Amino acid sequence: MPLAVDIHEEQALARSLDRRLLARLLRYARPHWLPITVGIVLSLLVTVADLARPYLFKVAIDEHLVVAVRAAQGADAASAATLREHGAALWRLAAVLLGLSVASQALAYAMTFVMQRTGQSIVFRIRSELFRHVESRALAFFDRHPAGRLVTRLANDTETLSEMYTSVVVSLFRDLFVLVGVLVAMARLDGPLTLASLAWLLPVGVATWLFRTRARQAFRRVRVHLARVNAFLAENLNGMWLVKALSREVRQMQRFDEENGAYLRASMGELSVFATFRPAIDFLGNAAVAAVLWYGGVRVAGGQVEYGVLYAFLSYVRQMFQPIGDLAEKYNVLQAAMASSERIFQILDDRTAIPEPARPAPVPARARGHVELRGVWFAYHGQDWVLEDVSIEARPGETIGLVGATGAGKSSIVSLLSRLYDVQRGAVLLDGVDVRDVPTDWLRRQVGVVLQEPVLFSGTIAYNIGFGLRGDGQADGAASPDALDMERIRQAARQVGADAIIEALPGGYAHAISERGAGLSAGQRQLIALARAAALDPPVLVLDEATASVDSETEALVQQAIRSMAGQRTLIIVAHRLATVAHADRIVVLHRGQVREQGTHRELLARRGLYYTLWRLQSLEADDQAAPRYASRTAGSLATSRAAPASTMRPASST
Ligand SMILES: Nc1ncnc2c1ncn2[C@@H]1O[C@H](COP(=O)(O)OP(=O)(O)OP(=O)(O)O)[C@@H](O)[C@H]1O
Repeated sequence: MPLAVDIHEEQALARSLDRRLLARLLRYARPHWLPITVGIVLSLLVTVADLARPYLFKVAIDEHLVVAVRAAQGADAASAATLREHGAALWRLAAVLLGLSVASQALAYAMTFVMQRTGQSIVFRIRSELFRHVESRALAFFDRHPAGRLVTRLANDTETLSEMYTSVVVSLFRDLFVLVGVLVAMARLDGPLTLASLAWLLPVGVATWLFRTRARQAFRRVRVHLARVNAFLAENLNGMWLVKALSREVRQMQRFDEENGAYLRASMGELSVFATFRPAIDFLGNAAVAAVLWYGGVRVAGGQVEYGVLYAFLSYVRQMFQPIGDLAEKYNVLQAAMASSERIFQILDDRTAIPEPARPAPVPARARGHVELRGVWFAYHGQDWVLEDVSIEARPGETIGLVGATGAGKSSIVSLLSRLYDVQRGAVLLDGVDVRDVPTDWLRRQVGVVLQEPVLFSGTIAYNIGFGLRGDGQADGAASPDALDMERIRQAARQVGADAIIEALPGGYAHAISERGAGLSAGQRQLIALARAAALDPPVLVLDEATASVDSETEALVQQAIRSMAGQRTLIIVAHRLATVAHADRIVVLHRGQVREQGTHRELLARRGLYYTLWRLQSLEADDQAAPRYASRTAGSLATSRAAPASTMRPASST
């Protein structure tokens, strides 16, 4: 993961509350309008119950307690009757208060449940949409978004959103109702005391504004430094081999300490912003209570308001400051959610896809396997041509070898054959039909690909071999292909000579392999990948450096497996090592995105061109070393070949 890119991304994205984003997030809530309405009504009821309590206290004090106290001072029969009457009324009020409290708790539970459930459902939908979107993108999308970043989007960022929906949105309405309700209740009780209470909202506003500005900066700093730490970790863990090989452990440790220290300082900065806000608001809240107590006391003494009103005001001021004090935490969650949603939407807005044909050409169940690249020009970016006017043909049943130095464009051709990318000029044809005119899933079933680093999933060997077969779609994605598939799996393994090796593993075909096939040798992984291709039995099979990372003994097995598959299907073999493709019906020599030579092994040797030079170099290496590999010397050899006579440089179409 490139350090600079991630930090740049964080800097660009760690921005504050954005109305546009918020509106888009709320759009996801639209289908859930019913439970949300229920939640809002419940929160309104909870607020009414909460606001009723101080008012009931006011009634108890002013209409019963004060009168009862006065009655208690008298000694006549009327006083005793009044005392009894008010005593009974106080009992009733106490019962109502208790009932209200129970109702308020029950309603609050129902409200939290409904809103949390809705929040989780919304995030569930976003996560599903994200995965479906990612899965249906073209390969170019994955060039731009590395796997690690996508995992973070799917796991962490959606989790942050979930927190926003469940903790912020849930309490948002309640807080709003409380503030409005308190205001209305206070205004109805006493105007001057209401103004005395509201005056404190001015310093609260200033404190909140200051907090917002400082919190935004602190938040941005934390995100940037966290991104640096993450990027540093990812780079170093991926490149641990190099760190150790060059004994850079101490230096890297120091660099990590620097990054980690900067992150700690940024976090402490953020902490201090948050740690000062709550006490500041609490202080202002207490000051407001004190002011109301003093001013209310003056008004009570002057006979302008009753005791109960003052008591109710003290409660309302406390209730008013409660949501304001919680603001900091909510703001933090909201900030994180904005950053996360921006990144999620960035992924959702990247719509790079391989378009399906509007009117697909009719296709047979199985192609004949006639593959052709006709005048193909291809670039991953703009005009940086990776392939220039490349023409290659493979007739059904032929074996074609593709050779050339690193970066010559061999793997790019492999990607074009199964239409993982689209060409800019020219065409890739299967059985004479442009691959852009046939359904993509049909095309991909016709063209099997085995890569140098085979892709294996966690599961059993049988599951991995039968991955493309019917049975693999079983609900749990687990390793239990049905009997029919199992027979095909065994047959495929026998065909590529992997049967004995698989049976030797504990559990045989049921042997569980961990992620990416860790625990298996490179050769074993390669044989499983070959067996998977054999099980699917595609009319075109492409092997991209399938024997490059296996030992000589396994290579012999793999070569045998490849030979067993030749003839019955079109085989395209990409290889660095020329001996691997010497038996091919035709060998295509690529150089810098162009076809330089084409012909059989004998024809190409007789030409004394680029292929001949490479062959000689590899033969020399084979003589020199036990394990002949020419890759390390390829660049040099091709530099030499660039000075070769013009006759060897003719494009493919003319050979
Ligand atoms: N996903 C990609 N995005 C951008 N450029 C790419 C991408 N993949 C390959 N390239 C570039 O395209 C050129 C051809 O690469 P390609 O992988 O096709 O060569 P190759 O002959 O298969 O090399 P190797 O033998 O090393 O696998 C190279 O210059 C490479 O940097």
